[in-house]
Amino acid sequence: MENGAAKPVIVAIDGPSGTGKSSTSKAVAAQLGLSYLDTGAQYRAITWWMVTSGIDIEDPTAIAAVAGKPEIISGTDPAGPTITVDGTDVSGPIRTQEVTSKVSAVSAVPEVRARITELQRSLATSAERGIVVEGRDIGTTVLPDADLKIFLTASPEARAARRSGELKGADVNATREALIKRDAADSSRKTSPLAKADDAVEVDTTELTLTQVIECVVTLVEEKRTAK
Ligand SMILES: Nc1ncnc2c1ncn2[C@@H]1O[C@H](COP(=O)(O)OP(=O)(O)O)[C@@H](O)[C@H]1O
Ligand SMILES: Nc1ccn([C@H]2C[C@H](O)[C@@H](COP(=O)(O)OP(=O)(O)O)O2)c(=O)n1
Repeated sequence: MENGAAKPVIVAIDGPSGTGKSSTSKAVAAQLGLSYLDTGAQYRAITWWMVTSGIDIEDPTAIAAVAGKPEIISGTDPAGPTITVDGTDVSGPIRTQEVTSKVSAVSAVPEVRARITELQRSLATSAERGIVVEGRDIGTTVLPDADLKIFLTASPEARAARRSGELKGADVNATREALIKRDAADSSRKTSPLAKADDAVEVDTTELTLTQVIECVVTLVEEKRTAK
């Protein structure tokens, strides 16, 4: 950059589950000195709160009525992202099967999305050097003016193999079916569904290593920064 500090750069990374959004976003943010936000963790956190508060997940009106109650705070350091609900560290509990199976229903409720979207925009605006934000609707809805939008894809087989590797030997077929079901729910909801923005760069990661995906995204960010 010619004149002093670089302008903040906003990067949106969207895509279905298991395409590499979290791993890629964290690494790109760390390499480029940017903040990092996992918006899926925020939807998981509000889902965890609904479950532990005894809210009926099948009842969107009940969910909407309390969507403003929990205080959700995300720490955006890519070297150690954090998430708390009313002061409790929920980084472990938000990854349980129970939360995973209920998060699509909770995140489809418009009042939940409005609440979480506001938090996301506020974090993006306050990131001094810029931020990598990953999710499902970042390029289309949350940050439509992002400097760079990436849409990651991969075959259901590759995504299931990656996820069952993480879940230590979980059945690949069952994992694949669960992923497909969640993607279908996330893509078909009325309010800001999982979708590729028209101006997003699509990267199919099926045959790429994580290192290759990271290099590809870092190069695209650097090109945008130079052009700014
Ligand atoms: N290109 C890749 N090749 C192989 N494994 C990958 C690749 N990208 C990510 N992974 C692995 O797949 C799993 C899911 O990745 P993650 O970044 O959590 O995906 P997402 O955030 O899209 O759900 C992780 O264990 C990660 O290390
Ligand atoms: N921007 C976002 C991010 C996630 N969600 C919802 C839909 C997803 O199924 C869940 C969980 O997202 P998360 O990124 O943690 O899921 P995976 O790690 O890919 O399994 O949250 C959303 O509706 N909008």
